[in-house]
Amino acid sequence: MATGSALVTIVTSTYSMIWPRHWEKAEHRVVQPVMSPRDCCDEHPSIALPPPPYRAQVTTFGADCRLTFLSEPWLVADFLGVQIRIIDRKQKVPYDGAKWDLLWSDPEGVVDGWALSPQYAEKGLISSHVTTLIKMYTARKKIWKNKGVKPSKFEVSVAQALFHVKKGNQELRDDLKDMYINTAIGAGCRARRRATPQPTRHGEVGMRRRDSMMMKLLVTRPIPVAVEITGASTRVIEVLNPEDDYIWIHDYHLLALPSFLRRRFNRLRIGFFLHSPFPSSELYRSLPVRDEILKSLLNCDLIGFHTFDYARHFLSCCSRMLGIEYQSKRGYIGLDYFGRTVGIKIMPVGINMMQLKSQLQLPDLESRVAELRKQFNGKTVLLGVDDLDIFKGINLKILAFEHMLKTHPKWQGRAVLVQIANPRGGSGKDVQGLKAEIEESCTRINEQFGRSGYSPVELVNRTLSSVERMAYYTVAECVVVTAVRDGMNLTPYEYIVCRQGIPGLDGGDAPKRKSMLVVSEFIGCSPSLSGAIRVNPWNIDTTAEAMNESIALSENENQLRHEKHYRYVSTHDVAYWSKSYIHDLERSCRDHFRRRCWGIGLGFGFRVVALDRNFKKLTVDSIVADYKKSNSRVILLDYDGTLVPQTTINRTPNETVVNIMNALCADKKNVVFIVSGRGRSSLEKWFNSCPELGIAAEHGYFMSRKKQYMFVDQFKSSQNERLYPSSSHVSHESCIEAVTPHLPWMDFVRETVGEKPTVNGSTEYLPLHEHSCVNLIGLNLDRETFFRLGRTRDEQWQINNQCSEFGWMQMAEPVMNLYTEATDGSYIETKESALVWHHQDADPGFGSAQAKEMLDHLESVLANEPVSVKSGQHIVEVKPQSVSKGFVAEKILSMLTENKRQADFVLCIGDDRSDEDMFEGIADIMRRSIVDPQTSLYACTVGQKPSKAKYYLDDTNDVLNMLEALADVSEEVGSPEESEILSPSEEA
Ligand SMILES: O=P(O)(O)OC[C@H]1O[C@H](O[C@H]2O[C@H](CO)[C@@H](O)[C@H](O)[C@H]2O)[C@H](O)[C@@H](O)[C@@H]1O
Repeated sequence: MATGSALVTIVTSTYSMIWPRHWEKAEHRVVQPVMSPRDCCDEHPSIALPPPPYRAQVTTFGADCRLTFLSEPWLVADFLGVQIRIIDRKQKVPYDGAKWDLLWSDPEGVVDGWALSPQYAEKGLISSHVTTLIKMYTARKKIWKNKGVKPSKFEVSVAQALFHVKKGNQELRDDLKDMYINTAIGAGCRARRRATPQPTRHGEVGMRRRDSMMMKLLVTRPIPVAVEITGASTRVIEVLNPEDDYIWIHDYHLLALPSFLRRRFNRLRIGFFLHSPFPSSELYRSLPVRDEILKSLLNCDLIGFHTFDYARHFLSCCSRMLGIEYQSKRGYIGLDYFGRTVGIKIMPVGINMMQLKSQLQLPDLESRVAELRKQFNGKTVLLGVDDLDIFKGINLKILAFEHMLKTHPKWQGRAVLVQIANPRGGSGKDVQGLKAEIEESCTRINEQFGRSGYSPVELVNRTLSSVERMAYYTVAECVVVTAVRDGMNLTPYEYIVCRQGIPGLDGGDAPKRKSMLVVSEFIGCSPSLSGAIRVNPWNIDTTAEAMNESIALSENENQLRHEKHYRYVSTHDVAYWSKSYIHDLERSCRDHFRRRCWGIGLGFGFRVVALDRNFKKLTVDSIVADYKKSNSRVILLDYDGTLVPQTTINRTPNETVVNIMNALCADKKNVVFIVSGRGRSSLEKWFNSCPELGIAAEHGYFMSRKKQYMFVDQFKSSQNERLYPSSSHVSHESCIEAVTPHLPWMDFVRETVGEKPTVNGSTEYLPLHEHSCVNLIGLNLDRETFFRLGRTRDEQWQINNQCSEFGWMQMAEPVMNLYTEATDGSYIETKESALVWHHQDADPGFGSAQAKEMLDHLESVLANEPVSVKSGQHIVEVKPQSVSKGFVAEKILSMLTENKRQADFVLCIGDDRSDEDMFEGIADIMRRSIVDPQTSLYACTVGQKPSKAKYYLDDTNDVLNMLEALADVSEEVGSPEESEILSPSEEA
């Protein structure tokens, strides 16, 4: 393949695979436009297919494309004229009920046949699949007995996994009995009962029915994945060229395929398009395999949906169930998933214009149109074209039509509803019931409103050829779609194109074209048809009104709406759709080979962690070696998510953290700082027992080098006071060391307590060096005295004095108040230099949606203020522009350099976006040579995710282990020259 070529493998299990026709726009090769595969097979049964496998080499968009189809063999007919490689999905489960992954075959093909799924069998998760599979097998057995039909090889392998077949009986295997029999069959029956719409009286369309339909959608739709996928993945894997290929998977049957493929080929470029609706999180979350399906989809690079609603449901499921939030970057929505950005594409599929146009030229069409015109002469035809399926809302449409005839009697004798009910939807009990219901409605209406030569409802209960279908479209004044749920539904698009006809074929002046649509708001094409009358099909009255309005519309309005729709449908055809999708898929995968990928996790939990080539895990050995070699070290540590996990409620540092801090601070080669967004009071309180620790609070608005005791002042003011040790003695931790340059104070201590403090470990403390450390432990000072002797950190906070203007707070606070009132569980944290809106305790989806909205709102309100508005871990924060963790890093390192103590070892660790400023700041400092280029620089993020840091550690445990290793090799007390790096005077 040429460099830069696009290799597209398209995998589908059900669709009539019309997509490849978009290759007809190929630059160097034209794919013969042919009829739909179904029509091909129906109308040209003599087409002989060459034996598979077929190689595909189509040049399109200026690139070589290899198309790999996972589909039915008859689809090959569609691509005569192109060499394609086709993968036959052999093991199709021959029933249409619910299926879970009770049975599982090894996707890697190492183990033959089918087995019980260890994952769900072990967890004891059950559903109706056991019942259904048992029914399936027993039914087959009966047929076999009665008619001599043998079960297929697949059915036998199913049976082997479930029954003691080899022993010659149908008994369910013993190990399954206990696990499933009592629970599964009960649950299965309940699920099926719930799933079956209860018969309703005419016109009574209540929530019960709707709910049950929704349940059915959930119970039946995503389920076959597990069973069907196995054969599919094996075959796809066989033919893939993972380095070159793009793979585009279609629809819910193959929802699990991305995980299988990702596991096999970590770097494969995978796209997925869901042609069905994605349920709302409220419904979706009741699926036992909800996380697995989400994770499988997240193993793709681009996930496509027809409408924003479906995408929104998916995104909200990711947020609620996996805690993954999406971001919008320059109009593209993406989810960061372990270092990979999973793109979201929202675009409804289009129709195949070329194919439809060629069909409109078929000779039979004209005569069929003439026949229909004659049949419906003088009548206004409303048309419905649907599969006979409970989701298509056919009876709702008929009931609405009946209502229209009643409420607008002018249409009696004039309006006809032609309902084509294509029996493709299956032949189960549901469909039988539906058929009976529809027929009953039609008979009733025809009896009530019909007369000689006029049947108000024409029910066409058979599959039509494409010519017949187009003839009906041509004569219909209006198409009515009242599906209660449908992924896309291309009927309105086909209708519009048919009503437009073929220019030139009409002869003479082409008449002004007209078409009118009444469409359900629950179908995927609805948002794109702005000229249609949109209805809630459950509301019979409004649907009836919409039907009336559509056929009573003025000619001019009708024409204008048609033109608008035709413009859209003809430009947004399947070619446009697939081209746009592939373009986005290429863009989403741009960085694939620049990344190093690691696969982690089992089963559907498998995911790939994609990291920059230079991004590595920080190894303790290497950092310890560099640490030991160095003489001037800077250690900058974020707090939340770095030293304490984000998941804990009590964020106080534990003893380990405090000990590590003290051990690191004890080494006088070290300057150690906590660099946090938190306020100074909590940090000071938490690290009260770490007097040597530097603290940069509120992202560096406040900085304090360490808890110093300026004893001389205290001495002067308190030398005449007597100090009495009391029973409440200074705790060990609060009294570790005090640094003093002041000899008089030592005398004061000695006089006061009658004991000699140790200085630099020795009781021989005179003459005191100005950097001496005085050990107060054992001096029996009471708490009051101790604090009176020293000055607390409070008095030593340096303030970032570039920001003195806080008028913006008055502007930001009311905005935050609005959102707080409207978002239950949220609250505002008022810091000294910043305002933070927290939504961790709000509803996850609503909270993050409100946060995005607030971010925009604040950015516009504060556009001219010297502030930055940033989002973080469940927060939106407004803080002064000049304050950032990057600024803290720069300040500390520059100060060391100015003091001729240039750092030769820098470690900075952080987990969130504000820490990225620190990593960026450090990189900038290196570029500007503020630090020696030979400096050992360890910028480290917590968690494997895209970062400006070069290293990562997995979690806070890893961070503490590593810091502990550094603490272990630290020296307790350094030489006097090494001890003071940032002197108070320099700090001032
Ligand atoms: O810079 P960091 O040390 O990572 O601190 C950042 C923010 O920490 C605090 O918020 C975080 O903890 C809250 C619970 O205590 C939690 O609700 C929130 O979601 C976390 O982001 C702090 O309240 C913020 O002001 C800091 O900016």
